[in-house]
Amino acid sequence: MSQLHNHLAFTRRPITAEEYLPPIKKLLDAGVPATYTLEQVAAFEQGREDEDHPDASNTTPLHIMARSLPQDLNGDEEKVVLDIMNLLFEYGAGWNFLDYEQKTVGDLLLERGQKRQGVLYSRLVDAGVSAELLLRKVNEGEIEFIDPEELPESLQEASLNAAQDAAAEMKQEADTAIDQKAYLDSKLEYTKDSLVTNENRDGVMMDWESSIMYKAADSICPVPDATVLNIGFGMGIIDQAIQSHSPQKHYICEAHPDVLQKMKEDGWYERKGVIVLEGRWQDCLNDLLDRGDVFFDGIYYDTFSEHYDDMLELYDIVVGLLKPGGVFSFFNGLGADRSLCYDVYKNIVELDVSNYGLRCEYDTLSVGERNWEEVKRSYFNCDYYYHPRISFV
Ligand SMILES: C[S@@+](CC[C@H](N)C(=O)[O-])C[C@H]1O[C@@H](n2cnc3c(N)ncnc32)[C@H](O)[C@@H]1O
Repeated sequence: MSQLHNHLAFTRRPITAEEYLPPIKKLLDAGVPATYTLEQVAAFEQGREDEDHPDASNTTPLHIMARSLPQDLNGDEEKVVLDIMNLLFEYGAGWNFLDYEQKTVGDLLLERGQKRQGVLYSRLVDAGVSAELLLRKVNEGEIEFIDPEELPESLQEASLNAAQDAAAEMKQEADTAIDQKAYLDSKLEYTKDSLVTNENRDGVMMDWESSIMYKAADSICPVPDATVLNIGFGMGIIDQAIQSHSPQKHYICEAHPDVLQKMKEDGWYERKGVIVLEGRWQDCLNDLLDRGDVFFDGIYYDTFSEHYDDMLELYDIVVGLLKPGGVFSFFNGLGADRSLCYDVYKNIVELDVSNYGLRCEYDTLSVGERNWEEVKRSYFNCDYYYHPRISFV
C-alpha cells in the first residue's frame, strides 16, 4: 500500500477533518494520482510494468476507502468521508473502476452498510453522471482540451488519466457495438421462450421480461380506448399486454423482416385497430410527425442493437407525438450489467427528459430467475428493475 492508500484505510477513529484531509491533500498536491491503484503499487514494488490489458483490475483509492468504511460510521465522520471523496474526484478519481474482486466502489459502499439514497453512494452516482455527460460532450466534439502542459503539475496526471479512461471507454464501445445494419441483415430464430440471432445467439428478447412488459402496458394505456405506439415487436409480449387493454388504435413499428413475417403469420396485420409501421422508427415516425394528425396516449420503446444516443434522438420525436396526458416508457436495460451503472443511467434519463419538460418516475420491480443458456451473454445483471414512467410535468 502507498501512503495515500494507508490514510484511506481509516485505521484511526474518529475520522476527523483535521486528521485525514490535510495529509491526503498533501499527497495529491505532490502528484500522487487519485487513481493510483494497488496493482500499480505491486507492479512498482516488483519492478515490473503494470499490466495494461482490459481485464486487469484497478483497486483505486476510492475502493480502499469504501472497503475500509467502519460499519458504525457516525454522521460527523460521514461528512469527512464525503469531503475525502470530493477531494479524490477533484483530483481525477474515476467512478467506475473494478477492483481485484471485480467490484465497483458502489458495490463496496453498499456492502459496508451505506444506503443507495445515502450521501456517499449518491456522491458516487453524481460523479458517474457528470463523467458520462462530459464524455458525451467530448464525443460530440463540444469540448476543447487545454494543453496539459498549461495545467498545474498535480492536475496533469489527473487530466491524462481522464483522457485515457475516455479513450478506453470509446475503444470498448467500438469493440462491443452491435451494428444495427448487421442485425437487420441477420437471420432470427424464435425458440420456445426467446428470440435470438441465428448465428451469434444474441438474445433479442426473452420471456423472463414478461412481467416487465405487462407492467409497461399498464403504464402506456393510461385511459380507456387509448391510442398507443409500440416500437419493437420482438416476441409481441407487450403487444399482447396492450391488446388486453382494448386500445382504440395500436400502432406497432418493427424493422426486422423475420419479425414482420412472424407478425403476418400470427395475424397481427388483420387485428382490429392494429396498424403496422414497417421499417425503422427513425424512418417511420417522422412521417407520422409530418402528418400532424396522430398523437399517442402511450409510447413504448424496446428495440435491439441501438444505444442511448438513439434514445436521445427519440426524445425529440416522443415530445412531438405524445398527448399532453400521455406516458412514454421503455425497456430499461441502460447500464444494467452493474448496479452502479444502472443507478447512474437512471439519473441521466431523468436529467435528459427534464430538458423536454418531461418527468421520469421509476417503480422498482423485482426481477426473478433468468436463464441465459440459450444466448451468448446476459444483458441484465441486476435483480431489480427500474420501470420508467415518463410524462409531461
Ligand atoms: C427486444 S425486442 C422487443 C420486444 C418486445 N418489447 C416484446 O415485448 O416482445 C426488439 C425489437 O425491436 C426491433 N427493432 C430493432 N431496431 C429497430 C428500429 N430501429 N426500428 C424498429 N424496430 C426495431 C427488433 O427487430 C426487435 O423485434
